[in-house]
Amino acid sequence: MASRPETPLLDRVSTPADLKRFSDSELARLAHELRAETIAAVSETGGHLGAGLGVVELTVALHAVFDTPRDKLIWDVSHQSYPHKILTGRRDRIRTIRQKDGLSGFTKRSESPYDPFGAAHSSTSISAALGFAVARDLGGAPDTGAGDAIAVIGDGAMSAGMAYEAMNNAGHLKKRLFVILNDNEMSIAPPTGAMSSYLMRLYSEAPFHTLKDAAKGAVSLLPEPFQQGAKRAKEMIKGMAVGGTLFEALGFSYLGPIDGHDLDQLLPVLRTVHQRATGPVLIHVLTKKGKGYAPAETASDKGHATAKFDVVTGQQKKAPSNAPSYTKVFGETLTALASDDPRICAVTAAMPDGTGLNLFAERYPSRCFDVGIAEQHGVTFAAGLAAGGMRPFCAIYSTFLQRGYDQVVHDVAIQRLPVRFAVDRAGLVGADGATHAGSYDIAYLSNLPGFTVMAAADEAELKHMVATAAAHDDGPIAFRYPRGEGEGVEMPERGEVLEIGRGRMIREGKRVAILSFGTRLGEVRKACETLEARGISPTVADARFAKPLDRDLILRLAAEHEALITIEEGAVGGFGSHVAQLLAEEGVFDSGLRFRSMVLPDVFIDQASPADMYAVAGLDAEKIEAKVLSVLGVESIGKRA
Ligand SMILES: Cc1ncc(C[n+]2csc(CCOP(=O)(O)OP(=O)(O)O)c2C)c(N)n1
Ligand SMILES: CC(=O)[C@@H](O)[C@H](O)COP(=O)(O)O
Ligand SMILES: [Mg+2]
Repeated sequence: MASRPETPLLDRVSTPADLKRFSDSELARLAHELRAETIAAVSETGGHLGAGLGVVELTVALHAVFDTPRDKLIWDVSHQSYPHKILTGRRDRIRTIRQKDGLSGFTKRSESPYDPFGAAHSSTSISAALGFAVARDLGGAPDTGAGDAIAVIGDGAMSAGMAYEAMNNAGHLKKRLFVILNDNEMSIAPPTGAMSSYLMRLYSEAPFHTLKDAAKGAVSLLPEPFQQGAKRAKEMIKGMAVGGTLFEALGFSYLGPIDGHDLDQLLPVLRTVHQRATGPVLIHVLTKKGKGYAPAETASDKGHATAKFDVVTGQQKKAPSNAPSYTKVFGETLTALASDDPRICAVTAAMPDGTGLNLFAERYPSRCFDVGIAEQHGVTFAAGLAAGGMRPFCAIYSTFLQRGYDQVVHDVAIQRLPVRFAVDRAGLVGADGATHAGSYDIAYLSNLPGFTVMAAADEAELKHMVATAAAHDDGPIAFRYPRGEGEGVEMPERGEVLEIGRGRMIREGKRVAILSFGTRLGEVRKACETLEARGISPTVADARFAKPLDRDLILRLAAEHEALITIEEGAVGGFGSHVAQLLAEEGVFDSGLRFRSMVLPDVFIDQASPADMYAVAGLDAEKIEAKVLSVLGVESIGKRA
């Protein structure tokens, strides 16, 4: 008689408390099922795969040992949190991840009590965990009592200054706090930098401390083990590197390295430190990004992010496109320009492929610098390069440049240094949602004296703007462009150097002028087609520059039309605000011009397709048409007889 198939353990987990009832061998089986479920779910949705697969055992062990949500488990970046979401009551919605109205691809406080701190930008976890630890000790959560704070941070995220600022503070405060360093020797691309080499030395030489050393440092916080598996822990800890590490110098007890895929190592170590730690402890865990799924393990990015895929073959299902991506146009144009100009160099903060600088690095490795996840340093390093006579292009996503803003102001703008900022992922980016939206750069760059700020309306324009930036030695200059494919326009052989502060006319019309800054121009064109059918023919211009503004163009549009509408893929305070300021200063409003500025609304827009997000934002063709009709006092389509 055939034996009855066992009920999957995962089906018996509705909250992490259920893990407490499992034996260690059942936890190992659960990890196996959790990995399979993660792969199956991401194959249907796409998303971040490799990082989550690398922490499956760690996720199980942490939830088995600690008492979430009372204990605060904080995932750095949190792109690895899919297995955590599955175990914390969100399995039934995991196939909605990164979609409209679905689960976020990152941890999010409003989504679950098991997500005590939201993330998506890296290297914030230790600071946040320390905040929780201090709040606990100050009695900040009297109803839930004194929970632990645990930060799980990757080796890539550990390259950022913020992580060290936090450890410096934690070592000083000496609060009980756990940092799990999840070291998989990968960032999005292979990690760079001396810190990465240091971590590698810690385990390539392990065990480099003798039993005598083990009597000191971290092991001193461990008692004679008396619980399940602790004998093994003691044996293991004898072989670990303790004392003498950088982390110890910062005031942490250091334990490691341990195999992060072996629950027989993870569970006893976590149980022991959970039992006995009194101050900050760093546990160095070695894992493999993409673990347990061959197509991810063997991919160059270790399955960091993927489209939907076939589980059996690993083949990704991507929609074909003829238009080159903006990122590629940037990378190729810069690489071509660099062949004539040995002063052109490039800086990326751990995103060589995402920014297209991988193309540049292949051709000019000595002029391309991956500084790690270190946007602040990257900006000031570029400022130094510029001051030293080079022509640096600092290629950073709009959302990540936020982290280097003081450096943009203090090191670049005030000194009028000609750093060229390639601001990729401008505007709404889609599945990564609000944390990754490039909503603010127009505002935060255009308000800086002496800055030149451009936005490309299409990929040919981007090519011109890269050339313009290369030729621009008179102070800092930025050009922004969105994620994804271009408009499919014909590409010029070479980028042409644009006149600074000059826009271009797209079409001459009557009564209303639309002045577009960036890639909303495509939607403006669509709106015009529908408006033409109603007998309304707007004038359309592409501003190209938010700073300096094309005063002549703007004042002419204002003088020759009843109404002027600006549109941009950015928050209030950007292009439209600068145009309004100019019009006000020139007294144009006094003569009755009707002015409207279409910007992102004052809310954080959740993930969806970029088109859906722009619809929510009210910046699509339909809303442009409605805006034109309303400013002209014409009834909108919905009200047509
Ligand atoms: C401030 C910031 N810069 C860049 C990124 C883009 N980014 C997301 S994950 C990642 C790599 C993280 O590597 P690691 O911490 O080692 O985690 P792993 O993916 O290897 O698990 C990068 C560069 C980011 N999220 N935040
Ligand atoms: C987690 C993270 O910050 C990155 O992986 C990000 O999702 C990359 O975005 P792109 O896909 O736009 O490069
Ligand atoms: Mg890593």
